[in-house]
Amino acid sequence: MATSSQSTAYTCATCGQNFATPYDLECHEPVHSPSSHKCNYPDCGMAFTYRERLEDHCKGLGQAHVLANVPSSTLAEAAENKIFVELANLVESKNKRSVFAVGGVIPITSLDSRLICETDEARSDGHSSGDDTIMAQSQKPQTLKSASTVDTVKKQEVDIPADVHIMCCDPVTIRWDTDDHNGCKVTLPCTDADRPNFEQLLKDCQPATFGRGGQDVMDESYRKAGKLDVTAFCSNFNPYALGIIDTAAQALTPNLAQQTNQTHGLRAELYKLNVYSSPSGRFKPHVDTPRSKHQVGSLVVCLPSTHEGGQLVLRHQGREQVFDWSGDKKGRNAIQWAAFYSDCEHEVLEVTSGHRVTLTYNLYATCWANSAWIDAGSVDLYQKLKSLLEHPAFCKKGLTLGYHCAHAYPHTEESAIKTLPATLKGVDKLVYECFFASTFKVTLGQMLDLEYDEYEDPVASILDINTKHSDHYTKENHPPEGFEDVFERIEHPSWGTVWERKAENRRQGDLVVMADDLVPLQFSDAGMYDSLSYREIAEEWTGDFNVACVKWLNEPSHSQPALLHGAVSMDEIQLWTLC
Ligand SMILES: O=C(O)CCC(=O)C(=O)O
Ligand SMILES: [Fe+2]
Repeated sequence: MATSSQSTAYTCATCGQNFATPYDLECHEPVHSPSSHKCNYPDCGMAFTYRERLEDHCKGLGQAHVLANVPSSTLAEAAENKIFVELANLVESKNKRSVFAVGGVIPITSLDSRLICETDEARSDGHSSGDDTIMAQSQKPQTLKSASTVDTVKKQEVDIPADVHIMCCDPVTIRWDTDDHNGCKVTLPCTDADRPNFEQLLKDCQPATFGRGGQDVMDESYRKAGKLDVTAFCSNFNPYALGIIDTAAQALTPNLAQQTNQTHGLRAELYKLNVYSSPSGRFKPHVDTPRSKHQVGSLVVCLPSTHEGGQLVLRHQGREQVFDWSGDKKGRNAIQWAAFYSDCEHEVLEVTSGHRVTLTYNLYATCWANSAWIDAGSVDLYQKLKSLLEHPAFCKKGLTLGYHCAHAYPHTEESAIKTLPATLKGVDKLVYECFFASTFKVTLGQMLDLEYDEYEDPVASILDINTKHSDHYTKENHPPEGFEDVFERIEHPSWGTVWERKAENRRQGDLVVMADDLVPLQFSDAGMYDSLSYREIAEEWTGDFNVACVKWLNEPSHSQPALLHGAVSMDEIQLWTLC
């Protein structure tokens, strides 16, 4: 081990031995303590021999862990950082519990008492269990229970008190025409007498297509199903009358911020009738192609028809929710439905017997919905934000707090930009509205993620502040005169001389290029003939950008091309945006 007499010596806290570089000290420390880098995240305390391992550990566990280990040079900084950790934890826990799908079961009225909607008759059939509190009429919707679990939503037998109003549905009649014959009709659940009509419906369905690369394609290895287009059939089924759209709206478009003076709701538009039949009826994992810029979700209504298999599996950020509508008991006498955000991956597992008949609807965000605001004060994220804002240690120097949206949006498409924030989904809407209701100035913006060399900081170079903002410099990339005091010279065992920014001068947060607003996809040939300039590129992308130091509360999960750079040169660069 090299010892050093330099003034910038690194001293071992245990034995007092000095080292020329922090790297030498790090190699020496395990002699005394095999695990010298402890994670500061509350109740974690895991120890690592090397700092890099600690960093890997934090990255694996999320932003709150990363923030908990940001070096703080003063007590005030440490107190403030503790608040960031709390906030990041809260956002993460909201995200883990956020609803991305909701569903329910509605019993069918008996064939001889065809009443639409409500009946005073108490029933013990056709009711499902769910963990959430959202209720509409007598439907109890099914929402997600916990993170990282496969939550198969199974109907449970529940004793309904005799005086409860039960939402029931009339048997569902489908009428359709074909080129060969007009006026076909079948009613589900299907009686023996109606069976031939049901068989006719199966025959009259066309093979279902799906969207791939902007085109409608037919590929039975990916999707094997029959369909009737909305123009080819009609039905007495009305999801509004049964409260399904109300329930879906409560779960998927909650309204919180009175300050925006706008409530948002959902509108459903019938799209297709589909039949997935055994053997091998299925739809492999996909996300739905949005049918309009306002589309936020899809609704699938499973009509009473007995089948096995065909579970609808939904996935969002590592969580999975399964809607299982199979089985004779459930399938024969009930309407079963699921509404979900259409950016969530989903699939229909193979149908192993019978026919799974569904009506699918597109769900669109509406403005000025006839629904009430939730009082911001009753939402724990808002309460926490408020108390953090009032905390004396918080935000002394001013800051930009960043939140990466958990759902995907077509946010670089000109017409879709106008639909935000109305089309924000789930936890994104909650976070937006809580910040809006607090004293933060909230903007929806994009960030350009610039690919760059390890020792070059393109973001900083946009502002010509290279020397102030890079954390590391190589020997060749010596900080220019006047900025040496911000850095310290380090002899790295393998890299040689490097300059590292002193802890107290390290920037807090990520320095990023941000648009002041949402920006449509741009094409640029900036720097095509000259040497590439990041500033030129960012200016082509959006005239109004700023370079901000952002303290992120979570990690990004989506990216979308925001700028296509046409310069063909050695310096060609790909730019992506993260929302
Ligand atoms: O039938 C289902 O459960 C889902 C169908 C679906 O994913 C679609 O039509 O895009
Ligand atoms: Fe789909």
